[in-house]
This record gives sequence, structure tokens and C-alpha cells, in this order.
Amino acid sequence: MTTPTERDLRLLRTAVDLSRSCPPSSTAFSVGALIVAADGTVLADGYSRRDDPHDHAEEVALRAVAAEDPRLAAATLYSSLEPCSTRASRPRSCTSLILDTPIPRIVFAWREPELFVDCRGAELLRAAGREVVEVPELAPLVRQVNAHLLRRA
Ligand SMILES: Nc1c(N[C@@H]2O[C@H](COP(=O)(O)O)[C@@H](O)[C@H]2O)[nH]c(=O)[nH]c1=O
Repeated sequence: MTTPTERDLRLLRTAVDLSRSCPPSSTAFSVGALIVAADGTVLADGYSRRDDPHDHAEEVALRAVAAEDPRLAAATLYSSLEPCSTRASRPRSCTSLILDTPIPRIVFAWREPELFVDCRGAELLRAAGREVVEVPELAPLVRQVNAHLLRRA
């Protein structure tokens, strides 16, 4: 497994902090995401339900970067949760939206528990040749943000 850098840890913590701004939900995770260029410039950020009740964090961030932005080819997408691979409320998963871009690297903290759907985001992204860095040491922070959902399980 690829080891996260100090910068990865800092930016992933920022993604977790963003997730604290999510409008509350008793049926969906609160997630934060950032897209960061190779030189450290934050190209976009997002959090679940930011502009619409069905918004996912990665989706909000991806929407804010032009598809032809050349910086995407060396960018990293940070998400506090593993990108989803199946959606209930929209046709395209965050994994497939990421695969529409050239973003080569995805860093996330918490592998999605089988609470709502069986998530295969990390596996699908890796199978498509993207580098996927999982940072389980920051997962407790994400579980804390979503503690009310885990109590239901
Ligand atoms: N909120 C959220 C995720 N939540 C996940 O999305 C799936 C359900 O999709 P839907 O019912 O359409 O919202 C399910 O796996 C749920 O845990 N995933 C993400 O990548 N990013 C997000 O911001």
C-alpha cells in the first residue's frame, strides 16, 4: 500500500474538516473532498449536500473544475470517505465521475462500511490504473463525524 505524505495527511484532515459543514442527514454520510494540483494549489473543494440534498462531496468538487484543466492530469483527489461506486439517487457514481477525468491519484481515509450499499470505489479505481492511497489512521475522525449513522447499524 502506498504511504501517504505529510501533505496528504494535512489535506485529508482538511477534507474531514470540510465534512463538518455538511447539512445534517440521518440517512447519508457526511463527506468532504478536495482536488489539489501537483504544486499544492487547491483547485476545488466540496462537501455532501452542499448545493443540493443529493450532492456528494467529490461530485461538488469535480463540478467546479473545467474538464480540460491540464492540472487535473497530475492532481490528487482527497476524500474523507471512499468514493462511492453505486448511487441510489443519481445515475453516476463518484468513482465513475473520477474515471471521466485524468486525475491519477485518490487519497481517502475511511473505507465505506456496508451500511447503505456495498462500495467498491477503491477497487474499481485501482483496477482502472489510478493510484489509491488509503489512510486508515484518519478513519476514526470520519467515523466520529458520522457517529449518528453508525449507531443505527
Ligand atoms: N455522501 C457521500 C457518499 N455516500 C454514499 O453514497 C451512496 C448512496 O448514494 P446516494 O443515496 O445516491 O447519495 C452510499 O454508498 C453512501 O454511503 N459517498 C461519497 O462518495 N461521497 C459522499 O459525499
